[in-house]
Amino acid sequence: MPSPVAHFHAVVPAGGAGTRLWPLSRAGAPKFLLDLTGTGRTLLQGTVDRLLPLTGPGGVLVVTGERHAAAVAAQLPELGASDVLAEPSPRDSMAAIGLAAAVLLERHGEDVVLGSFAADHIIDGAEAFEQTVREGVTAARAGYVVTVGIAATGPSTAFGYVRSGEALGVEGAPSARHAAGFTEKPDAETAAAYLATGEYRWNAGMFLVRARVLLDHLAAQLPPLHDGLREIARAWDGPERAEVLARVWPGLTKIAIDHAIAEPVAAAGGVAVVPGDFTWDDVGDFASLGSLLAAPSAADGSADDDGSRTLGDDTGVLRIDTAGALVVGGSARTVTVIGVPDVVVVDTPDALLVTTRAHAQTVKSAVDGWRARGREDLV
Ligand SMILES: Nc1nc2c(ncn2[C@@H]2O[C@H](COP(=O)(O)OP(=O)(O)O[C@H]3O[C@H](CO)[C@@H](O)[C@H](O)[C@@H]3O)[C@@H](O)[C@H]2O)c(=O)[nH]1
Repeated sequence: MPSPVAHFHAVVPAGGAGTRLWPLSRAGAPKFLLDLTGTGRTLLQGTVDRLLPLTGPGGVLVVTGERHAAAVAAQLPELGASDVLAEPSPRDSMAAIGLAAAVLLERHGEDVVLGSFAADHIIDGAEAFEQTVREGVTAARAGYVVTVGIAATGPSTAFGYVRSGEALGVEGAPSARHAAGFTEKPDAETAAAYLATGEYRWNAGMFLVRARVLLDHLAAQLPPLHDGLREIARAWDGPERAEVLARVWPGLTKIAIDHAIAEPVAAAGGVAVVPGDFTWDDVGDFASLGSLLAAPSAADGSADDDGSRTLGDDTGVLRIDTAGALVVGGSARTVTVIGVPDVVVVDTPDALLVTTRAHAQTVKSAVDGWRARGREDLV
């Protein structure tokens, strides 16, 4: 068991809907509340399991929508009531993480270093993760906004790209480098050009920074958002929280932390990057989910792995000659797939999805399509 990192608090913004995983993921049951690995732990639980040993008890703060706060608390009985911050409405990741930073500053003072970690990622390699966090916190103490860089395996347009520059030279953080640039979700051509240089890594969506430093950057970049969050944080643990939230929250600027802080601060030389040499996946769609699921064991008689997978209880799923297929059973009926390679079949009690791995990114348009037909009950 690793020893906790002094003054380190983890923040878990849990707000994304995960529309590319519809109909598994719904507005009422977003991706982070689901067990997508078949391990019996949801993505949110896995995230907190990974962080608590590094922060120690009471060191993890989850920021989520009011609608999901009760489910989050129920999944995480190890957290205290004040460790779940409920937002009245989604205002994007800067408001969520900024609120946590401001509340941590009020509660614990100037020494707090926060690490923000998405609620819906899969990470394998606890030791490498711990090493990255320790180095990241050390670099953050020196005043940097620290990102974690993942070795890019393709020109994805779903991620931010961070360019590694000179070594940072901070004692205790030997692998930290200056970020010579940060670009949030470049277009395909730019992403390919970045990849070709060999100097860029994907931004893992993790930020380590002193709470005070983050808020000072926010004050410089977006003063109204900073002031609103500070006002809310001052009232958070007192009797005026509801009144201040109702008055201030709806007017907060809706912006991602990547645009609000990472891009401008990197341009000014204030961002560092530590490599994340652990297995990382943001489980963005069914293609990546299919690739993540473990091969069936030889004991199942499936030693010849054809890349096809079943998620969850496979007693009701029969796959025959379906190389590369992903089948998710979940309703009372059985599912049989024969002779359709690379197909994705997701069966739930009220919605059935049939698509292909190649169309995995397009699944989010199903949510738009059903919504346009007035079927809010399905999304
Ligand atoms: N509480 C709360 N959380 C939110 C909100 N909006 C987003 N989040 C949370 O903030 C994190 C990142 O937000 P996303 O909107 O999912 O970001 P992304 O498109 O995946 O991009 C980010 O992550 C990539 C890695 O997965 C990065 O590569 C990219 O640069 C960026 O940081 C996730 O944990 C998400 O749940 C919100 O309104 N409220």
